[in-house]
Amino acid sequence: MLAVVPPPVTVRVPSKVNLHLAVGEARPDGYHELSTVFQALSLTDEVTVAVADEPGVEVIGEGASEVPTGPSNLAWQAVQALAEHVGRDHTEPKIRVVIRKGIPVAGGMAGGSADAAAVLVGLASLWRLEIGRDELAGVAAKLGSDVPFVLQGGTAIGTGRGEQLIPVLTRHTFHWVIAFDRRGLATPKVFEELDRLRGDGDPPRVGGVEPVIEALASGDPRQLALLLGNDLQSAAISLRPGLRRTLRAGVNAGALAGTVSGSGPTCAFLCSDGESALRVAAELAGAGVCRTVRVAHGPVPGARVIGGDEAPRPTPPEVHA
Ligand SMILES: C[C@](O)(CO)[C@H](O)COP(=O)(O)OP(=O)(O)OC[C@H]1O[C@@H](n2ccc(N)nc2=O)[C@H](O)[C@@H]1O
Ligand SMILES: Nc1ncnc2c1ncn2[C@@H]1O[C@H](COP(=O)(O)OP(=O)(O)OP(=O)(O)O)[C@@H](O)[C@H]1O
Repeated sequence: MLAVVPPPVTVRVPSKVNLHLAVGEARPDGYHELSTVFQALSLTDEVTVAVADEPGVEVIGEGASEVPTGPSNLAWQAVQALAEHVGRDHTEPKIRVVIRKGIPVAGGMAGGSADAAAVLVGLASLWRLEIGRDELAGVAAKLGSDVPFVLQGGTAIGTGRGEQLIPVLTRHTFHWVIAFDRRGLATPKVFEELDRLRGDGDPPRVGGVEPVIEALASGDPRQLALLLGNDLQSAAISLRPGLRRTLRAGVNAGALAGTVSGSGPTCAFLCSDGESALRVAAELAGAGVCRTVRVAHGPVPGARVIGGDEAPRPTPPEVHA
């Protein structure tokens, strides 16, 4: 009897920016207690999972040469984690994962996490699993602190190590300019640097999360701009002092405010509207402070299968510095 080979499944998955990121003390397990507000952005990766003769991971697009294709790829770890969770052998039939990267690698925008979340959604469809989003979120949390959020998308408050989510419903779209740095930063190094800075002194700490939620509800980007804050920013700047210049350049170019995204070094600039974002992007691209500039908007949905008529799309508008 001929086995029916299911068609490949492609998933689009967002990046994230932390509108607010309060970092608590280090826990005995090495993680830090967080209180954060995530927003999913339209800067996306697209991940295809397929049954294939040759198993493994292939990476193309933005920063592809810096991404491992072996067992350390978070997308491959997601294949193994889901197979184990549902008691299935992923080596028969074999699985191939193709990642088209649009999210900067090691940029603080949850790029690897996004690919892992996309694999969970893609394989659940390819394998026709009866598995709910909550169950997938449990598998996601084991893969990394940011994986549950990019699976869910939208806007959400994150607590614990970032994996416990409460959705925040917003009717408004916010417009962003994203500046990619020339090299990435390793997330654990940035948390270590914050611990070091806190041991030596008292780097600035963000306030409470409530005003941020109110600003989101108002839909006023000016109100939100005043409240963007990230405890990891001083650590990222300490490791990459040039980020100070990038943040200044974005505001000089007309952004309402800028923040280092998560552990950096990517900087995200909030703009008053889509047209302003295009103007800021063009000016920032000419300032010579970063590698690439893109525009994005949020919130957008989490990882989701894209249908045949919604074929993989070209990367979003880009302006090279
Ligand atoms: C900086 C953020 O992007 C903010 O959303 C996340 O906290 C990082 O999430 P992530 O990249 O998914 O991080 P994980 O893969 O879970 O952890 C990588 C490393 O970052 C550090 N880490 C991460 C999350 C957290 N709450 N505390 C930490 O100290 C730990 O050294 C950990 O070993
Ligand atoms: N699928 C993947 N895409 C990108 N990087 C990956 C992937 N799998 C493993 N990695 C490794 O993980 C490291 C961190 O990459 P990633 O793009 O996830 O960082 P990040 O966006 O800063 O993460 P976060 O914002 O969640 O802290 C990279 O240096 C790379 O070696």
